[in-house]
Amino acid sequence: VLSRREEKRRRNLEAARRGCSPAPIMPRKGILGFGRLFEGLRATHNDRGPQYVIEAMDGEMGKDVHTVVVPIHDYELLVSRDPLNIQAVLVTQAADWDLSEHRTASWEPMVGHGIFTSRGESWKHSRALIRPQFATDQINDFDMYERHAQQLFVAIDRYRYGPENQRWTRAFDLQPLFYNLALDVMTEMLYGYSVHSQNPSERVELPVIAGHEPPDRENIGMHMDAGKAWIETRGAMWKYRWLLPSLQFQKHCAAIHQYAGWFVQLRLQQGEKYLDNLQQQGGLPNRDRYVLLHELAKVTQDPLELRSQTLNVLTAGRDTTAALLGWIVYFLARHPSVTKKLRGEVLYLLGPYVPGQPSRIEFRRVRDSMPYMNAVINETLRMAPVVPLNDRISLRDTVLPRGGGPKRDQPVFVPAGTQILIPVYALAQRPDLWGPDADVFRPERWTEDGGHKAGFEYIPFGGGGRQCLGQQLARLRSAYIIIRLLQRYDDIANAEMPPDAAVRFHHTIENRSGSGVQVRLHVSDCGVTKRGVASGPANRE
Ligand code: HEM
Repeated sequence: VLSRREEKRRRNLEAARRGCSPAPIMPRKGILGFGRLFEGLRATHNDRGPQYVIEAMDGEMGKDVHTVVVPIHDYELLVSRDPLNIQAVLVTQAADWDLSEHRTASWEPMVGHGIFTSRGESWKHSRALIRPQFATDQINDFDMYERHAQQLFVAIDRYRYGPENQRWTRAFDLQPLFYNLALDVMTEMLYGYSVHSQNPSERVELPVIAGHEPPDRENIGMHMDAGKAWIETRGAMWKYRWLLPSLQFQKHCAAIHQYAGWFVQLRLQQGEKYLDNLQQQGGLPNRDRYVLLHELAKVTQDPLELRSQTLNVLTAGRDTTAALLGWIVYFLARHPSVTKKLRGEVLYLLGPYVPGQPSRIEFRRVRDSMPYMNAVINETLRMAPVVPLNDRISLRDTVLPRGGGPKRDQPVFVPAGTQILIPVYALAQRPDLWGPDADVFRPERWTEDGGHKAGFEYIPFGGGGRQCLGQQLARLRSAYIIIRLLQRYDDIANAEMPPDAAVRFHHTIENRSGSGVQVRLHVSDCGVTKRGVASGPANRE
């Protein structure tokens, strides 16, 4: 083991040998150098964590400094908003980097060891197990989305009052309904049984498993939200996370384990009959459904692995999709011309909403024939990335291609064990890469003049070997719901007070709007029958 001085000398020699120059260092701040940590925590608490990175870099170092060392107490954090460096970390030199241990340690008590939390060989095993599951078109189950879209409409209709033909909803927050929808869709996709948080009356009765308490469908969403909030704070505290008492966190984790473990138990007991039984109980309309747990159990029978892998995917896929949906409507409500144009594309391609009729939406049409829909999704993820901050840790001494020396164009030496913060939002807001209107929501930037060809300045789904497995699923799922919304509602009014309040990035792992998605929706002609406003199956009885 080298002394501090020896290690410093070794690093200097190694940097010189590799032709590197040091990156600029941000001035230390606060008592014992903890100032930056507290500033960051405060900014996150005030729903402006991603913006703080830009403010600190621009303000302290200058707009043309994109890679910087941030000293915090006794460690040095590296921050880079340089696409070339991010490409090195995620792709060209990915072997030198992995998830930081504090990230895996923060997550594992809740979701166990799986694709999202593991490193090295263990991650390769998880990826090999989970990836083929996403290769099948079956997971784009549009019938399932339609059922949940109808449940969403039922929930939205609760915000309408007055005469039977009242077209406008009152002002309400749409965001929680998207979180319900995403939880319902994900639990159905993963376990076959939706929790039906949107409309609990839709829940089917669960079979009895001797010696196992039934899962708490009522509160699973709450446990996941609360558990995630703990993880976010523990993650931000980094190696000082032990300072946070965690009895409450353990309770949420136990409830989540019990929930997922129950379905695993059921699948292991019922074997191949799982889907048949599920269909008979009314959980699924037919047995030809894709259920991740069922498919995984054909490959492994290890209950802990099944529980952990499904929880890993649930965590990765639920809130991210919900937040994206929320942000899309958030921006549509503030940009009526975009809404009009997008609705035009939807109606031109797919026609109006016809109550009780199938949606006619096809997977390929959404993917290939809706350029403006794709532009709106891209732009939403640029202006409000659902994962606005990511990180990695260097496994060995390595080099970043740029950022050192007086002109910031020299390679930078990175010693083993260095944590790098990847500020996804800051990368997507650089005016020199995106133009002077980088801070403006303008989907046209993705379509006009051949469209912006984004490189590593645009990484809402990560990049390289650990890129999001659910990217296509998330895009299609979101597009489906937005299509149905725009068919059924012809106007989305911003109901936030004041209407021009600053955007708030509420960052609990995923980034959702801190002020919710306050809107009023206007039911279109097609959503109205002679007898009143048509709604989902539950209201049609
Ligand atoms: C808007 C929606 C989504 C966004 C923005 C998003 C974003 C991301 C990002 C940034 C990563 C990489 C994390 C890293 O580099 O450490 C990731 C990984 C992952 N995502 Fe997503 N995701 C979304 C939806 C989904 C959905 C719907 C699923 C599955 C149903 C999913 C499954 C996964 C999985 C399994 C990984 C881990 C991949 C690995 O480590 O090998 N994601 N996602």
